[in-house]
Parts: sequence; structure tokens; C-alpha cells
Amino acid sequence: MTSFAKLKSNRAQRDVNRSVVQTNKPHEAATNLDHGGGSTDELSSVASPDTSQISLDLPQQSHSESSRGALLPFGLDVRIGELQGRGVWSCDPRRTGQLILSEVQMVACISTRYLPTYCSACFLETEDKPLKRCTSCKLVYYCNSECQTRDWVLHKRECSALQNWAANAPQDSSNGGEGEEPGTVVPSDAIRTLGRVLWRRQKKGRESTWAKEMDALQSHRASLSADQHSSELHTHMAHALVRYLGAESIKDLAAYAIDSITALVDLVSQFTTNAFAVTDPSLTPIGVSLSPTIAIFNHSCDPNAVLVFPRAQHRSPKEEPMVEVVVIRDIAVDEEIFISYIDSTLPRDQRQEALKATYNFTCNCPLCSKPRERDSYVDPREGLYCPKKCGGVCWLPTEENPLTCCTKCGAVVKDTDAVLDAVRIGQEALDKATRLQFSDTPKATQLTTNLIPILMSAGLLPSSHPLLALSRLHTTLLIANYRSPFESTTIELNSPQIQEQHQVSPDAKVSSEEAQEHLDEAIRSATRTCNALNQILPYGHPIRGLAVAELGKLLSVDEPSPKHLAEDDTLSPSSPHLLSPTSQQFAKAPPYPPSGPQRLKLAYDTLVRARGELMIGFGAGKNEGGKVGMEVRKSLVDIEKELGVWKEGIRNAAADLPKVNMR
Ligand SMILES: C[S@@+](CC[C@H](N)C(=O)[O-])C[C@H]1O[C@@H](n2cnc3c(N)ncnc32)[C@H](O)[C@@H]1O
Repeated sequence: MTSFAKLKSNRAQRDVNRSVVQTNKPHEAATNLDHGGGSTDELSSVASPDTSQISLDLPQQSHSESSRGALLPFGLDVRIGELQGRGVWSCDPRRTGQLILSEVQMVACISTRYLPTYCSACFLETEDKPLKRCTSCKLVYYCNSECQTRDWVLHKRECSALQNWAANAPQDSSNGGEGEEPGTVVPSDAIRTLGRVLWRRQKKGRESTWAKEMDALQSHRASLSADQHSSELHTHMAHALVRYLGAESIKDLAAYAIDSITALVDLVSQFTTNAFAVTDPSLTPIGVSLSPTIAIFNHSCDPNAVLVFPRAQHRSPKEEPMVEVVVIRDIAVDEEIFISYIDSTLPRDQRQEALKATYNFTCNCPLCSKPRERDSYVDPREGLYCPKKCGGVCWLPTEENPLTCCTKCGAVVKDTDAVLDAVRIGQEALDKATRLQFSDTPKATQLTTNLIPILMSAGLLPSSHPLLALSRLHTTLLIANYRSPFESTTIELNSPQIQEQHQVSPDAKVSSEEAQEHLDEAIRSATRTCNALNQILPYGHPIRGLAVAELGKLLSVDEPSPKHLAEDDTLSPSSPHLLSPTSQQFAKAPPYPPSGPQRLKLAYDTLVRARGELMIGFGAGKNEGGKVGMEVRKSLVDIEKELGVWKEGIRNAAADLPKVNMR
């Protein structure tokens, strides 16, 4: 991360990769790789098999009775709760930053959009060399033939299924049919992952512990018929899976131990209830995974553990992709371990909606159970500053509950309509900007730029939704579109693959002043985001650690034009002796962000903090705070060297000054 030059050259390399012309080699098992990303839309289309006999005519079924958890490591216990079903409990006390479990992902898929960017075997991002593409399906990419060979056990089945799917795609499949990614002839991530589940189960055998644990996963099939939307979704997925497996009817699925519609829908429901997103080191979702061990952990909106994919660089690419559970709050003996299934920075209503829609339950965690009362604690995710600015806060008004007042001084918020309007248009702008972030970045940035001040002047706390979400997106957009006046490249921070998809003209030139203002605005936005996240997430939460790392990296970017310094040449880097604390500069409030060596020092301090947080959220020890934690460590070493040069300069200059009598 310190080396932006390297990151820039990686980006350039990726740009080259994208334009490499595809070379079709003859198909050879486990070595059928090529480079580049040709399109698949020339594939022919034939009628798909008839699966129309599948419908959700379901008998009532109860939740799986199993409580095995046979794959959990020593020190973890599976217990069954009345409301939540099985859950994982700790037999030992555990400290923040401790690794609870670490396991190879046996069944995982890279999302279609990221297939050319991440190896489908080790899940590492292409950095120095282009990934190589399977010449048969022309969809799945690997680092090299070793990775391909390792994945071949599943991909050999997947490869033909993908080809059959494409060959049988309906003529209008470019608009995306059921279970398909829109605009492609590729089945959805869910269907591809389900295919891998079935092939893995065949490989391991029905009686294997893994297969039994998979069979024991919770399914919500019994309650599906009550919810039309879920029922339709599950029916579509079941149809798509049958087609993907090349089956004509349910009888053809006997080889996969599926002998009835009930079993098929159970499988689909087990997937929707238990699958989790695979993320890259910056927590960007890049794929889908299903694990019978991870699936036993229950949810809390204020969890004591997190799921991460640390991806420390020192790991050999030969290693399988690991998923890990790390403690983010101390856990006592006999305490249940919870992770969060959703974005826990959202307000209660949105969290509940997301959990109900996907996991079919109403959350009663301590955060969701806190009463929303006049004198009660105000959740910073949905708070407003006191209208009298007494230092207290109020709950954000809602349509159902428009009356709100300060919990400290009792001042009533009068213009609740204005606040409700601001929140509504803020949410609309957030939804639109999120949709447009890759296709129309300037428009998305314009939306975040316009809406943040409106929500701030309506009195929302920076941690309130949708202000925090807009600030996070604003920071991402500013980083993605930063252009140095010296080079026609962007800087890369935590999410290179996001940047890759933003539309930035490589020839666009910016002036030093524009670049400086852009960078400073990104720093201010990142600072606002960090402060807001600190209010709602515990120290060491990976989202916090990454946000602080991002701020530190922004502060450490060389300023394109040292504006503040240039305006006052007494502060120019060539006269460092005038940076003494008695300088006039400190008589007035220092500007934010600062400039010159103060900025570098602030970058250093911020990165030290980031490293501390990352060492918790992504685990210490061999994880070293994950890939970003290791990058931060490298940055710190580089900045220490740079600061050393400054200190040396100051010492030399001070030695030349006339001696002053201090008494
Ligand atoms: C990934 S599974 C977790 C393990 C599950 N309890 C079991 O028995 O296998 C997700 C399901 O567990 C239940 N669950 C998880 N967290 C819960 C919570 N906080 N409250 C109620 N139910 C919960 C829901 O039924 C949800 O669909």
C-alpha cells in the first residue's frame, strides 16, 4: 500500500490484461488455460430442458433436528436455543483479536463480474500477472495450472455445466433469465455455488461428516409458502438448478441424493439461509460461500465476532482460500458467539427488513431490543443533534413516530417534516448513487456531494443513516476518481477493483489546485466517516480498521501542490527550522487537513492506529492484520524514513541558527 507506484503499475498491468487477445488452446484436463477476457456472447442458443413440472407444493416440514457441529474445533460447543435453533458457544474465555476458527472454503464461487479478476481456486486477486482462463468454458480464471488442477475436482463438472447452460440459453438471454446474471449467459452466483455443493457432496460421499453436516443445515422451506416473493424466488432457483445440472426431471437428480421436490427446495432454502458473502481484504463482496461450520453461528446486530478473509500476502497462492472467525469483543466462558449477517451500521428497521427477507427471522439482539423512548439511550445510527444544541441528542423522527425531543434537555424537535424530507431524499440519493457508482461516477459523486450538506444541516449525527452511508460512498468515489496532476493514473487505495470499474478517462488532466482540493476533500470525508464509525462499531471492528487505514493512506499521498506552504514561503520545506512550535502558524487554528510534515506525521499516527485496529479485526499472529494490515506496516516503515529525513533537515537547520538564551 505504501508503494503507490507499485499499485499504479498493477493497475496499468490489469489494463493491459483486459486487452490481451484470447488464444484458444486445445482442451486438456487441468491445463486448459488461456489469458484474457473474450466475450461469451457468440455462444449459440438452444431450447432449455423442460423443468416446468417443478412447483412449490410443499408439505409442512420442521427445522433440521441435527445438533452435530462435528467439524467445529475444540473449545466450541453447539447448543440449541428455543428461538434461534443451533448456535455456537465458547467453552473458554476469548480475547479481542483471537482467532476462533479458520477453515478452508470447500464450496465457494467468485461472482460473475469478478471472475476475470480473482482466481477461482485461491481467490487471490490478479496483481502482477494476468489470470489464465479455462479454454473450455471460457469463464473461469486461475493464477496458473496448479490452481486450476486443485479446482479441477469441481470445475470438471462445472465446466461442462457452464457450457451446456450457455449452449441452451434462450435467444433473449442477454437480458438475464431466471437464475442468470443479467446480460450474460452465466448462471447466477447462487446456482453456480449450489452446483459446487452437489458435486462436492458426491465427491465426499453421502456418509461423510461434511455431507451430513451440510444436510443438517437449517431450511425455512416450511414457511416459504406463506411468503409469495420468497416462494417465487425459491421456485426460480430450483428450476435454474435443475437446468444447470442438465436434468430433464427430478428423477435425474437421484445421483445428487435429491429424490423429491421437497429435497430440492430444502437444498435451495438451506442455501439462502446459510450462504455468506466472500469478501476481499477490503471487505468488498467478491463471491459466495457455504460452510456447514460457519452456518451454525447465529446473528447479532452487535456481534462479538466477525467473519473475515484476511488474505495476508505472505501466504502461498497454493494455499486454499480460508474463512476465519475473529473475536471483536472479549467473550466469556459459556457465552454464545455471534456474527452479523448484514451491514450493522444500518438503522434498526432496515436491519430487521434485511434479516426477515433473507433469513426469515426477527432479530431480538440487545441493539434491536433497546426501547426507543423519550429518556432512553439514542442509537447513533438514528440520532439527531439537540435543536437547542445543548450537547444532547434526539431520536430521528420517523413517519410512525414523528415526535422527538432531546434526551438531555427535553427540547422538542419542531420541524420534523423537514428532517423526514431530508432523510427521504438522502435515502433516494444514496440508492441512486449506489446504482450509478460504476456506470456514471460523476453523477454519483454529484449526488453524494449535494446531499451530505443537506443532511448535516438537518441536524443528523454523522453516524446516522443515510448520512454515514453517503459519507462512505462519497469517500470511495473521491478516492476512485483522484487524479494526480503529474500522471494520468488514479491512486489505488482499499478497493482497486471498485476503482477499475469507475469511468475515469485516462487522458483527463487536472491542475495541481484541483488535485489538491480533491485530495483534501477526500481526507475530510474519510475523517468524517472514521469519526462516525467510531460511534457505532467497537474498536478493532474490521470496517473501522479499514476506514482508518484508508484515511492514513490518503494523508500519506504526496500533496500535488503544497498550497498552504507555497502561500507562506516561511513554511516552505526548504526552511524547516521555521516549523518550530512558536511559529505564527500555531497562533491561529491549524487548517484541516494540515500540510507538509504535519500531514505526514498525522498520516503516521493514523496508520499506527489503523494497524492496531486491523490486528484485532483481521486477527494478529500469522494473520498480521490481514493483507491491509501488512500493507499498513510497510507504509509505516516508509513514512518513518521520510520523517527521518525531515527531522534530519530540522536538526541541521537548527544547528545553523544563532544560539538563544532561554532564561
Ligand atoms: C446461518 S443459520 C444459523 C444456525 C441456525 N440457528 C441453525 O440452527 O442451524 C441462520 C438461521 O438461524 C436463525 N437465527 C440466526 N440468528 C438468529 C437470531 N438472532 N434470532 C433468531 N433466529 C436466528 C434463523 O432462523 C436464521 O435463518
